[in-house]
Amino acid sequence: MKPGSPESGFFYAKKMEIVDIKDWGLGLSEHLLIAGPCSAESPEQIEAIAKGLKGSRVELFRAGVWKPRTRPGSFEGIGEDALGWLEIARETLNVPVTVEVANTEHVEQALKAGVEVLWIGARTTVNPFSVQEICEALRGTDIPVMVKNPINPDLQLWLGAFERLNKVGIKKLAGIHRGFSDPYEKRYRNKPEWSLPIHLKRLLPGISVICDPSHICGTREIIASVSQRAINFGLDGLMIETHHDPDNAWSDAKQQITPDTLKIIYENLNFRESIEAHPEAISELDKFRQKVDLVDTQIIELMADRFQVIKQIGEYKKGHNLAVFQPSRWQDVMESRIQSGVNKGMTEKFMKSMLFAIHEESVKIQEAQLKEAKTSNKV
Ligand SMILES: C=C(O[C@@H]1C=C(C(=O)O)C=C[C@H]1O)C(=O)O
Repeated sequence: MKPGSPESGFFYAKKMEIVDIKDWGLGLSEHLLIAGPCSAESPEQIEAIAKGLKGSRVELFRAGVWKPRTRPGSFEGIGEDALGWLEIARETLNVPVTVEVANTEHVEQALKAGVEVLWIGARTTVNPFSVQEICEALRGTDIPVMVKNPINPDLQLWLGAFERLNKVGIKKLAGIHRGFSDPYEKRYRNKPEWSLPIHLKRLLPGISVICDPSHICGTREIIASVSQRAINFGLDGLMIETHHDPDNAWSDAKQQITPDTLKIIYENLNFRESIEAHPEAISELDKFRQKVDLVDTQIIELMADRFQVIKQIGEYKKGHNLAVFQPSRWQDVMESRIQSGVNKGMTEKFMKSMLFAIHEESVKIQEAQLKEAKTSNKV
């Protein structure tokens, strides 16, 4: 099976026509900045935030109207009435607006109110029934839809939502990386997994992925650094929750920032130059890249050699009925290799994850050998 073929599943996505954010007809540009409150609370609140955002780079105003809360009893959004208040933001800032939709009723009301862009939340992306319901309500329209990653780091599920939307004719699509739920994670509210948006962009050429640092961070202090990381990883914009009085916000108070803070964060972001605009850099980098290619080839050859020896050990274990996993040997391998790697300037974290991946593969190979022995014994 060829990697990247339909049979390999994980790395495969059907070709789909995707309209670039710049061509959504809404005046949105590269490095899209989306800002606005977690929830629309009152017309006065929308006005205060929109006025505060004047002079910022905001191109799309966000506001939650229906809020999916973890437990009942918290503020669940104003609902349809708040859709009318968004006109204040449109007029004040001369920008389109976006809201989250989670079912047919939301879609119908948002479309009726002239909302320009919709987004599907992480708790909805996770459920194909809900995504399909939204798709049916959108059939026949060409409204842009942004899809947040599902709460668990499941690329297939995220991809599935885009495929469903595309099937009903929605081509103006973008992703939003808002991090993933992890009960052991202490630093972030939702841990970022930068490799996922990168995979998504590779699978769906032309898709833009926006980062939502507010939901990744959960606390305003680290929004600036996560925003910069998103830019460093090549994400296409930021969606940052903004409130004129964050501490008294009705939802997500800790993670919202004032419009003034947003301006400061945005001004201090370092947007790197796109390499396509620098042909001389490509040829300069090519010199190093040839070396990288060579080293990678050597790594692969050495890795293949290691797995050959692993197979010989596997044969021995098969002949002597020995367990595949050998904890004390593995402990020694880990400790000595981590130490060697650290001595050479690599991080312990990197060494550990690389060694775990290698060990997992070794164990898999030997397990297959032992399984083979068992089945052939039966015959
Ligand atoms: C290769 C072996 O089998 C397993 C794989 C190991 C490895 O990849 O280095 C180490 C110990 C075992 O858990 C072995 O027993 O030496």
